[in-house]
Amino acid sequence: MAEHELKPLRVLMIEDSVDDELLLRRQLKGAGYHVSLERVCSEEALRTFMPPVCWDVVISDYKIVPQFDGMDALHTVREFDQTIPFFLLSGTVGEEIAVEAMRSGANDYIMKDKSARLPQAIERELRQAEERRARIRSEQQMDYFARHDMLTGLWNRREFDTRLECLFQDAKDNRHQHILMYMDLDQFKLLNDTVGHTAGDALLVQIAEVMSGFVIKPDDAVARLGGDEFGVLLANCEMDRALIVADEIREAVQQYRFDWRSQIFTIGISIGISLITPYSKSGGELLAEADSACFAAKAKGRNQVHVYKSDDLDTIEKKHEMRWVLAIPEALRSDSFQLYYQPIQMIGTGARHHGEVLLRMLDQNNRLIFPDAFIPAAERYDLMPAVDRWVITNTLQWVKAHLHQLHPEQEFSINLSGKSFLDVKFLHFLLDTLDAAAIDPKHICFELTESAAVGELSDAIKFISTLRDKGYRFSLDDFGSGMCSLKYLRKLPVDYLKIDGCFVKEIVDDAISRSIVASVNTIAHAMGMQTIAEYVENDEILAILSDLGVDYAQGYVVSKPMPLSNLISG
Ligand SMILES: Nc1nc2c(ncn2[C@@H]2O[C@H](COP(=O)(O)OP(=O)(O)OP(=O)(O)O)[C@@H](O)[C@H]2O)c(=O)[nH]1
Repeated sequence: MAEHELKPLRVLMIEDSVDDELLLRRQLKGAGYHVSLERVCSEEALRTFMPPVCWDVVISDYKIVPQFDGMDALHTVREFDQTIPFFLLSGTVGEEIAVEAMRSGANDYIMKDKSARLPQAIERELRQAEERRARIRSEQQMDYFARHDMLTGLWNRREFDTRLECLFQDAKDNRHQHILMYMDLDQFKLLNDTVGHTAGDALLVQIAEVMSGFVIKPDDAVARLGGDEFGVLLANCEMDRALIVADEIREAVQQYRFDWRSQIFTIGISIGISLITPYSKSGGELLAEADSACFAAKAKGRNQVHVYKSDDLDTIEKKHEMRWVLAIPEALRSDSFQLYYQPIQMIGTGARHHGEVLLRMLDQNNRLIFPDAFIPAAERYDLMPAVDRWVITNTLQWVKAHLHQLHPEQEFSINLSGKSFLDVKFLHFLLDTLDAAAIDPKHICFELTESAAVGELSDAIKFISTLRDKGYRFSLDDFGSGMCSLKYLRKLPVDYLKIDGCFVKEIVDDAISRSIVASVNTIAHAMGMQTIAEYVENDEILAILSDLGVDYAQGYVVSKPMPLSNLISG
């Protein structure tokens, strides 16, 4: 066989006999191998030849020197490498040792007088070793994926929870004290929305690097907990040091200059800290504390560090919110929401064929809960689209079932949250549900808040136009609360303008409120919209609205909200 046709084979031989080495070299060459071989005959030498040197196979004699035999060699090799094929090649040992060697991790045992079968065994074991290595590589890769965040390379939420659990347990068992930090970038959405998701991703990666610089001890950890949220664990750390580290992280993030296509951006970070002590209740509770503290840091104006305190008012509010986060999906599942209806009166004629659909929740004791209790939490935790879907589905079902009992011009206003109408999937859902209900569009109006519509003007216009083309009407809610929106108003193709109740309420005593209502009314009419005044609480307000020429009134003087079903029974 020509030299270049030989297969390379790196052999580490553990053998005291030079003759046996020559024999092996000859035999392997005869079997088609180009052999690079190193022979050692002591544990010390063996250790120096194990990694970082790479071998394909280890072939060991059994009786090497009195104080070092084949079994010792096997154990030493396995200390370094679990997968390399190890052969015991000996003329002296019996079956018992052979079995023990195989049990201890040898791949084969070959008698010297039967060494002709060695090349075949090497071939087989090389193949199997490669398979073992590939399996280990893929297991390691899976393990990496399971424990790391793919974008930043930091630990992921799952690994963070595991490590937090270990520190929690350690605090309990050994009365140690550790630190948990929960961090959330400030106004990250703004960067995402203005420069794009790819820029947002790049910033997250770079901020992750900045944070990694602060986590240096082996038991410390930094993780990306999701979105723009990060967690840090500092083992055996006092609060004084934690405050210093947290402020250094905050400062480093704030000082960081993010360069995206030659534009420079800066970002802040809000940090909540909680102390892991022997008295902590659970990892989950600690995380909720740190999250609450982070929320409190945001509430204090962002780019702040806040330490969790159990009597922290902001935190308690947040906890309160967290209750709703569980209660809302449960209410959706168990149909514990109820539809209410508040009539809107045409001021000129007194007709009441228009009204707003409102939402109430029934708690476990059948007490009625008003939306201002749960809507802020639903908005913050992305539950509004689900709530909106429930309202739409149930309102349309009810209207379809009772339309024959209603006034021919009856109109229902359904509220839509900003999160919903900006979601393309939601528009598809809405169109499908409206098609399926097949209700004459003149009966349905959708209410959007001024701030949501102006905040995402072009998406809002697209959404409104799609539905208006089909005949559905639109109402702009809370108009006036933003006041910056007058210049956008002409771009929004809506049918009704609801004048913010805070001006309407004051209309009797406050001349400025009265002139704001008058101006909004005039502008709306000039744009071909009709006006609805909210919070019309008494006849005096109603009379002034009538003088000003406002078209509709909604409020206690007209009617309090009532169950939707009262519309046909009452
Ligand atoms: N680029 C990028 N954005 C993400 C990723 N995951 C979540 N987001 C976005 O991150 C933003 C998180 O925003 P929030 O934390 O809710 O709000 P914020 O703008 O940071 O405002 P505050 O937290 O109140 O200061 C949202 O716009 C998400 O869509 C991601 O993997 N990459």
